[in-house]
Amino acid sequence: MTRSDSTVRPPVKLTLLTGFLGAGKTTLLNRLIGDPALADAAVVVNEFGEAAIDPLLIEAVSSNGVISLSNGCLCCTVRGELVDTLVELAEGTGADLDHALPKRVVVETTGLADPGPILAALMSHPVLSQAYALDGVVTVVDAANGAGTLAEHEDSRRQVAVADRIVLTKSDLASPESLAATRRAVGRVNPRAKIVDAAAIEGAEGILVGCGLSDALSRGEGVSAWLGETGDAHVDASSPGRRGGEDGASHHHGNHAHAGHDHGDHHDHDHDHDRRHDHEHRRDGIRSFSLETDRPVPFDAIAGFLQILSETAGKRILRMKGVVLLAESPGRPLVLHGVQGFMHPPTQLPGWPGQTPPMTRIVLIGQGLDERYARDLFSAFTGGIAPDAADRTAVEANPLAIPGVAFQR
Ligand SMILES: Nc1nc2c(ncn2[C@@H]2O[C@H](COP(=O)(O)OP(=O)(O)OP(=O)(O)O)[C@@H](O)[C@H]2O)c(=O)[nH]1
Repeated sequence: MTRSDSTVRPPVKLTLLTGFLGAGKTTLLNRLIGDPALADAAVVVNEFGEAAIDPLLIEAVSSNGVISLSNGCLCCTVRGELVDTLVELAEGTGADLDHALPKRVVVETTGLADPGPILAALMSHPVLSQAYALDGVVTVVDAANGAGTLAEHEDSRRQVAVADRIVLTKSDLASPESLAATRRAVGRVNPRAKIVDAAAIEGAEGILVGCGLSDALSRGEGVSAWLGETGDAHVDASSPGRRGGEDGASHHHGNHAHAGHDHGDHHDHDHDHDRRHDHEHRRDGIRSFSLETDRPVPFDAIAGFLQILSETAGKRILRMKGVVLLAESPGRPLVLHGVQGFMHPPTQLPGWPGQTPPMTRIVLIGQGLDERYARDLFSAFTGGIAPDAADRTAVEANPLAIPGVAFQR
């Protein structure tokens, strides 16, 4: 087998490590890089500016060492270089890559990077989308100054918004008040992500490793944990060790049973609920909500929904995750991953994990994303009742709908 025969290998798990300037990403990587969970990992570090300093600070303990990209900001000029490097890593090509193929890759972004375009590249690139599986987006937040940074910098809010896991650093420097304020601020921007304190966890597992769906399932946590729907999202984010913002209840329905619900009422309730609770993070329109139905959905219908949503509102989708109860194979949930209108090639689980009710749940994290429009579109494709219109004509009449795109069913 040639090393470039990436199609037959299981995808390499990739962690995107992000966080604002000086939040502590490099320090954290340096601490964890020798951990067995990161054995055979490659670390790709992007630096903003002329000199690549971080790679010098990271001890090259992993067998693959540290690959530095130093020609600018990862979210613009270096994206091509990052993509090339990741392709070379996956294919085992490239001048400096005479080593075993990595089992895992950690990409540390510059503190000013918007993770969105990087995620989009991972999901849309023909080689990368096959060769890599996103383990998760890990966002480092300085516990001492996080609230202030989030208030001041949209980049920081976007980094937090798309995170699967928030890692608080510098808790040794933070007063209880600033720690609580940081937790609240994080919870307002992203009520779904699990918040962990870097100082409280020994190894890389639980910090850099284990955010993905397969990890959640192997821990017996079910799909809800991956989607950020565990029941404790309703608690105040200031409670140490808990997750979710004080307005966390506004963004999803926890792990409630939905069988037998009237989904029209259900959506209305959700709108009202959101209006009551939405506040601070709407300053830049960053918010999340879930689309749910317990009706089995034909593949064509979900494909049509995703196509129109990405064509009409793709740029406003910071992140999408979901599981679909397919009409064609109801026993095998379809797993969705998307960003900015790009979808990762969908995969199917062998079955519904224990305690996961077989139903479609799609979490959308958007910026300026019209929730009513997304809900109406979803309802039109999945046979639900849209709040203001009886059927898919509500969407066909929507000026945002793409002319000439036919509904599949
Ligand atoms: N006391 C304390 N200092 C920390 C901690 N984590 C990081 N620092 C310090 O914070 C500063 C910035 O840390 P870095 O790891 O370089 O931060 P970064 O996120 O990689 O920074 P950029 O590369 O600029 O985006 C350094 O002086 C670190 O020593 C921590 O948990 N406690």
